Amino acid sequence: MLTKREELFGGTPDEYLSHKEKYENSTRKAVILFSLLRKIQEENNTDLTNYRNLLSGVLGASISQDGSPFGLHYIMFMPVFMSQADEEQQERWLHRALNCSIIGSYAQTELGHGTFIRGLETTATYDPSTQEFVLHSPTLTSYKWWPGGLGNTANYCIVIAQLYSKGECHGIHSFIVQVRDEDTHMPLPGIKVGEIGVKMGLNAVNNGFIGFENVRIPRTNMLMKHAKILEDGTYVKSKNSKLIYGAMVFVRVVIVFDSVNYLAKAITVATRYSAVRRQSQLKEGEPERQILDYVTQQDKILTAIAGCFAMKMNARMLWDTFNVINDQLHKGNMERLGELHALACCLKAISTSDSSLFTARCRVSCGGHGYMVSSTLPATSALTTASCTYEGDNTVLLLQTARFLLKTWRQIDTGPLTPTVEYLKTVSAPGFSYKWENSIEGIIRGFQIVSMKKISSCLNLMTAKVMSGMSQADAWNTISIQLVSAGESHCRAIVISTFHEDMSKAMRSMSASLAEVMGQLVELYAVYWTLERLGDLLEYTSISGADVVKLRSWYEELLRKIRPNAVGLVDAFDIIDELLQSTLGAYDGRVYERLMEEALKSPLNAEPVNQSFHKYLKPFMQGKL
Ligand SMILES: CCCCC/C=C\C/C=C\C/C=C\CC/C=C/C(=O)SCCNC(=O)CCNC(=O)[C@H](O)C(C)(C)COP(=O)(O)OP(=O)(O)OC[C@H]1O[C@@H](n2cnc3c(N)ncnc32)[C@H](O)[C@@H]1OP(=O)(O)O
Ligand SMILES: Cc1cc2nc3c(=O)[nH]c(=O)nc-3n(C[C@H](O)[C@H](O)[C@H](O)COP(=O)(O)OP(=O)(O)OC[C@H]3O[C@@H](n4cnc5c(N)ncnc54)[C@H](O)[C@@H]3O)c2cc1C
Repeated sequence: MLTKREELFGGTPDEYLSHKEKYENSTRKAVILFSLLRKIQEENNTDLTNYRNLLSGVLGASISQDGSPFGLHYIMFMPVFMSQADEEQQERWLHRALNCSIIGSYAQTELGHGTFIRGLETTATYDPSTQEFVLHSPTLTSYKWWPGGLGNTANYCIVIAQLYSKGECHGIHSFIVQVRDEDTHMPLPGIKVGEIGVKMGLNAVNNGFIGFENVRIPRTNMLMKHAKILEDGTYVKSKNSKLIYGAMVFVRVVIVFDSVNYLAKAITVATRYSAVRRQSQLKEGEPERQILDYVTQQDKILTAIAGCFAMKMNARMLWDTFNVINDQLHKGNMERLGELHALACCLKAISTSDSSLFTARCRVSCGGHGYMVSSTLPATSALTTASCTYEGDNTVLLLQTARFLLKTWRQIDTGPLTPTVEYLKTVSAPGFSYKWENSIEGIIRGFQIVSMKKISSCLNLMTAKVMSGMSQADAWNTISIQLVSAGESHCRAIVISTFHEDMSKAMRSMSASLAEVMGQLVELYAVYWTLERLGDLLEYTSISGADVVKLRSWYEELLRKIRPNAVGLVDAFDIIDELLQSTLGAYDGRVYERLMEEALKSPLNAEPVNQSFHKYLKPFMQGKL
């Protein structure tokens, strides 16, 4: 009798399973895992705070690097329900979703549209004679494409469609739609549903497509917490049309936490391997050195560790900010919705792009063995690059942040600013003077000035172009590279200052030795990004060549200081081997034995001579083909 652990982590490695077997195996594992999680869920209420903890358990424990077919049920189907269904609808559906007696997905993206959601083509036309909506996919490009779990797993999904009533289009709204029979799992009439095929990664998420041929759903299947359709077809507007986007904000907040989890796995593997791997001699006749002793290796890995700690603290700040503003939204105060959206956009973009960048660095820092699937680094790299796209393409999200920043800058003199942008007032105040200094505070100030000056410059450029006769839209597009850069600079200023402030608070309750190491990580992160963004700092601050020379020495000194604690820092993530799933990163450091153990699991090693020798090779080598 297999133990739960053996059931979850034993068997043929996923990499040797077919696409279909991989899905079936991940569904088998998901059922075991989510039965356990369901017990946790039954003990907790379903408010967002508990829910996020449950969700991070789901994500953290999504035992396959390829994700899980239940992921979207937790990541979007339920959060959207909690934020957009009215009380009657929550009463009717939410407990069934929470105990997984129904499995849902979230169908927004279509073959033809992912970013521009106002351009979605799926229609939901209200028929007052039957008090139903008619869901329809008018074109191939209107087919929903990507929804996780929709291929073969989900029997319900939330569909985002253009709402028509009394001949008028009211824009996109959310609808809950049953897609498969709850007993037979057969697709319901008028529904064409399937799986989209093999992807770069996340191949257990079971992303699917769905098309509707005049499918009728009751009026009460429109999620009506915000906007409504009355029985006679009268449309009742939402207090704020952007509240329908609320779930995307929540998921972007979750993704920031998630990007930290993925990066933590990658740097745990790369750091431990770099301590085990010995290669080359520093001095003739000496034993080969641990590759972690090479400063170039420290440059790749220690900065990633610092980045992981930095983003973890920023994820917490974002979550706290989300909760504060979400409470205000529930009370009808929309004042900070735009700020929350802008903050979630830039932090999701920067956390995922940093995670993708540093994970790719971890992969190459492990040489050939880092290219083995059994190292888990290729799959983690595929995961992090996906996160730069899902829940909003990073470029598009940084443009959203830039849009908010320009709007803020236009109003800079009309009153107080909201917390995440009040630095703009400080560094632009008359009489404010600043001389670059090589200190954390000096670096933070420098990034804030860069951000402010980029935003100001973008607005001046836009104004000049419009004054010269260019349309607002063309002017926006023409300078969009600079707008993205302004969004990134704003975010980097927030990340460094949050890391410094929150870590400084945390250090007060640490031992002196631990506080010293944490302080070194904050400095490493700040100095690293200063050196990475020298161009901006040279353009907008008084940093000098002499300052840069000292910064480089400071950086190298920090790498030297942090090196002895590198393994201890990643051990602190405490990722068990079963979740790490890495021949290079296992806690016992038996890298070579594990690489060989995994290799021998290859089906190609089951017999000494593969059948292709007799069928193809031998006749070929004998000139018979
Ligand atoms: C268990 C194992 C799990 C396995 C998986 C493993 C790990 C996964 C972990 C997490 C995964 C998470 C998700 C995976 C699944 C993925 C799901 C999806 O991808 S769902 C689809 C997501 N799609 C998007 O994000 C689309 C992006 N596009 C948009 O958001 C909008 O179209 C865009 C770009 C904002 C433009 O919209 P538009 O209406 O044209 O906006 P404007 O630019 O015109 O601005 C209008 C005003 O609206 C405000 N706005 C826009 N968006 C929002 C928002 N979200 N919230 C609040 N306000 C918003 C904007 O600020 C403008 O306001 P002003 O006019 O400036 O005041
Ligand atoms: C692994 C994965 C899981 C997913 N799961 C789901 C899911 O469960 N449900 C769901 O609904 N969707 C899901 N998606 C879809 C995802 O939300 C979209 O892929 C994403 O929103 C980007 O849209 P797109 O793919 O159409 O890219 P596009 O928007 O076509 O972007 C392509 C390029 O065009 C650029 N671009 C687009 N618009 C602009 C603009 N206005 N200004 C400047 N540049 C622009 C982008 O920057 C990008 O470089 C998933 C995607 C992935 C990869």
